[in-house]
Amino acid sequence: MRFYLAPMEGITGYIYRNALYSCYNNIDKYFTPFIMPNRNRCFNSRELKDVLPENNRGMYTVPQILSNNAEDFVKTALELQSMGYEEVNLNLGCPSRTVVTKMRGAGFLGEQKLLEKFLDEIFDTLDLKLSVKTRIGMEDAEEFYELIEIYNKYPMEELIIHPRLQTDYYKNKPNLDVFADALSLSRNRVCYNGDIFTKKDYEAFTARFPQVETVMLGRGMLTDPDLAGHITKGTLPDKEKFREFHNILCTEYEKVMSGDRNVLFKMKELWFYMIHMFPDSAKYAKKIKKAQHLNEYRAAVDALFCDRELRMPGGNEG
Ligand SMILES: Cc1cc2nc3c(=O)[nH]c(=O)nc-3n(C[C@H](O)[C@H](O)[C@H](O)COP(=O)(O)O)c2cc1C
Repeated sequence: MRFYLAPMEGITGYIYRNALYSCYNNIDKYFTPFIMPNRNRCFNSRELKDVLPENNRGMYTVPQILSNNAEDFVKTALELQSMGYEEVNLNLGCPSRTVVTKMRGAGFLGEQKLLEKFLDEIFDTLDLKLSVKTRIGMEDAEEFYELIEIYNKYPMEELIIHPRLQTDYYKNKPNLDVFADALSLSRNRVCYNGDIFTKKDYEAFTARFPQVETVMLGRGMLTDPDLAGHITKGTLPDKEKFREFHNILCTEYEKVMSGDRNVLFKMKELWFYMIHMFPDSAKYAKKIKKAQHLNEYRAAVDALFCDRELRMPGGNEG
C-alpha cells in the first residue's frame, strides 16, 4: 500500500510536512493545501513559501491548485513545473460555501460542461503529471456516474476520490458503494480518501477493497502522525517520537511567526486532533487551551507528556 498525506489548509503547510518527514518518513506523497491563483498572480506570499523547493527538500510534494479558470491553472502549473515539480493536483473537493459559490472546488462538479472544457484545456496544454482530487458530486451520488465519464477522457496521474457529496461536508459516512463503482468504472488509477482514522478502519477498508493500492490519510494523521507506520508495521505509539514531532513543530512555528499568539493558535488547532492520542486527558486539554503564553503552554504540554502514556486511536490492541 502507498500512503499519501491529504492536503489540509491551515495545518499541513511546509513546516508540518517537514516535521512529518523528519520524524516518521513513511508517506509516499505530500499534497500541499490548495493554492488559489487569480488573474494577477499565481501565488500569494504564504502559498509561494509553502512550495519553494528549499522548503520541500527530500519529500515528493504535490502542489494542489484550486481554480476553475484554465488559464490561471496553466500559468500556476507552469510556474510550479519551472520550480522542479513533476505533478500538480486539481482540487474538486473543497465543500466550503465561499469556495463552492464561486464554482470552485466541489462547486465545479455541478457545472459539468464547463468542467469538461476546463479539463480539455489543461490536459491539452500541460506536459506534467496531473491528478484530480474529487468528491462524488454536489447533492446526489448519481452525479458521480456522469463525472466518471468525463474523468475517463483524460490521462490522469491518478484520481483521488473522497466519496462524500459537497452537501455532506464532513458529515455522514463515505459512500463506499459509489466508491466500489468508481473502481470498476475508472480508466485512471484510483486512490481512496476518507475516514481512515485507525488501523481497524484501514483493515475494514482493505478487506472490502483489496485491489486498492493507494490511500490518502487526512484527519487520522493529524491525530496520529505515525498512522501509516502503525497500520503497516503494527508498532505501538512512541511517546518520545511524538514529543519530538511536537517540539519541532512548535520551534519551527516560533521561528517564522511573530508573537506567542500566532504560534499558540497553530498549536492549539493541532491539539484538537492530537489530544486523542492520550487517554483521560480532559484536564490537560483544558490547560493547553487556556494557555495565553508559550511558557504556560509548554508547561501544560510537559505535564501531559509526563503524566500520560500514548494510546493507539481505536485501541492499543494493534
Ligand atoms: C482542516 C481541513 C483542511 C482541508 N483542506 C483541504 C485542502 O486544502 N484541499 C483539499 O483537497 N482538501 C482539504 N481538506 C480535505 C482533506 O484533504 C480530506 O479530503 C478530508 O479530510 C477527508 O479525509 P480524512 O477523512 O482522512 O480526513 C481539508 C480537510 C480539513 C479537515
